[in-house]
Amino acid sequence: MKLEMRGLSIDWLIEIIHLCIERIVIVDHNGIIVYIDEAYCEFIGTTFDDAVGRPVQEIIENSRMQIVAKTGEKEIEHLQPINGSVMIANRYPIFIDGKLVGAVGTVIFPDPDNLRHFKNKMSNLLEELNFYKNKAVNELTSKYSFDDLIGNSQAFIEAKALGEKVAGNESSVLVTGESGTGKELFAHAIHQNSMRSHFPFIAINCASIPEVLFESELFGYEDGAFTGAKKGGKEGLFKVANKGTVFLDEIGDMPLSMQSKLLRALQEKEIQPVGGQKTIPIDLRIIAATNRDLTKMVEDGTFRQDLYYRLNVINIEIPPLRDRKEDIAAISKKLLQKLERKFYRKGTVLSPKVVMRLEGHKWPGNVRELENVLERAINVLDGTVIKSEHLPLYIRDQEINQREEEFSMAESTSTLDLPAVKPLKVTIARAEKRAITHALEIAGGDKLAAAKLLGIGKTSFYDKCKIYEIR
Ligand SMILES: Nc1ncnc2c1ncn2[C@@H]1O[C@H](COP(=O)(O)OP(=O)(O)OP(=O)(O)O)[C@@H](O)[C@H]1O
Repeated sequence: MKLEMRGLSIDWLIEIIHLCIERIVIVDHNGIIVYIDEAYCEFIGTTFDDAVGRPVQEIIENSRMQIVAKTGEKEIEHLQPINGSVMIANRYPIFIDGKLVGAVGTVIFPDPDNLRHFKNKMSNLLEELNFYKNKAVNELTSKYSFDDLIGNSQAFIEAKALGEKVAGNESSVLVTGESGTGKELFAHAIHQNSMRSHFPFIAINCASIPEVLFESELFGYEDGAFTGAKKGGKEGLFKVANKGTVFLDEIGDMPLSMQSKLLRALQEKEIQPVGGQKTIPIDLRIIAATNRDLTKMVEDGTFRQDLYYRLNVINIEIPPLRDRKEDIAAISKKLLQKLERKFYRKGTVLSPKVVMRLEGHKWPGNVRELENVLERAINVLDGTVIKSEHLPLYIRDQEINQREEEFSMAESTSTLDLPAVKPLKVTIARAEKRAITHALEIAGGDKLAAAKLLGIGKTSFYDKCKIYEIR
């Protein structure tokens, strides 16, 4: 027996529809509107009389009611943008006596204040979600491949070929070279060319983690491991990187106490979070990098020999930029492309004289220094051609500096030709500038190490670099 709503007038049905929070539209088998409630009409800026009898897609933005009325397939919780708001739509086919006769659709249509509030909340959450999504992707994946490593000099080609050759195996790699030569770039490319490329790549700068935090950062900690520890504990970076690659940058700065713990973790292939009893198995490939002389550190007893051997299975030595001047033009071109994207420019080129000057510089800070020089140039540039005047003084003045160096060499070897007396301030400033440049060269561009060599503090060192335009 068919169920009927005996005695229920159409007014009752319409009132019931009005009481529902959802707004309703009904179409026939051809997608022609046969009913739409008043609040829905108000929201889309139409009237009942205008809407009824017309194809639904002409009246309601992004409607799919005409499709459901034809396919008989229901669509649940679809997001439907209407009037700049995203509505949640449900669409059901209507079957009478087994025959598809049309469809009924509902959209959730809270009052405008609620809607606005809901929309703001959603967009804030979406923004936050995207931010963390991007951050996680950026932090956990390698960003560069071997194609991003520019250089045609023989020494660079050899380093790159070795990197490509060993990328596919599981051995540890030690990348050595002065600061700014591209060690991290190599580590990214090796990971990207390896079987582990679908797993995380985690870069850890050993120089920037305070000694007391090393173990908890790398291995994690259990709930209540120490005062101030996060409730519920924290996963260490080694666990996060599981099955992937860990890049230990500035490994020469890892404290001795931590070196033993690292060695144990690598040998046993497991870690023990701080304050925990159980061990966690880990499967990692280690790529380490340093600008320090690890063999000397081993001799001095500041770096563990056994750890050195474990890390230095394959050594890739990246030559300093001054030893591969033929790479400067090509690297500059690549860096300019990167900078053009950052500064919304196009077609920037170097004048031939600038190329000559860049090739004549010693680059104590290597490619990073070159990048800074080009960024400065692009910032002060009006047209598209980078000329000498766009270079920092210390590069422009290299000929003067060279002459000065020759002069002071002559000064120290000849006692006969006495140099002209200059104001003491000028002489002291020149000597200071020369001492800083020299220290930077000795320290391979590492400013902290250079400051240490000179016996001055970091801040004072940076101040002086600014004064003398040393990058
Ligand atoms: N061969 C290259 N081609 C293109 N860009 C390069 C090249 N080498 C280095 N760079 C760029 O120079 C900058 C410094 O590189 P990177 O950080 O890899 O050097 P690093 O040797 O790891 O430095 P540090 O020892 O100070 O950590 C980066 O912006 C990198 O993209």
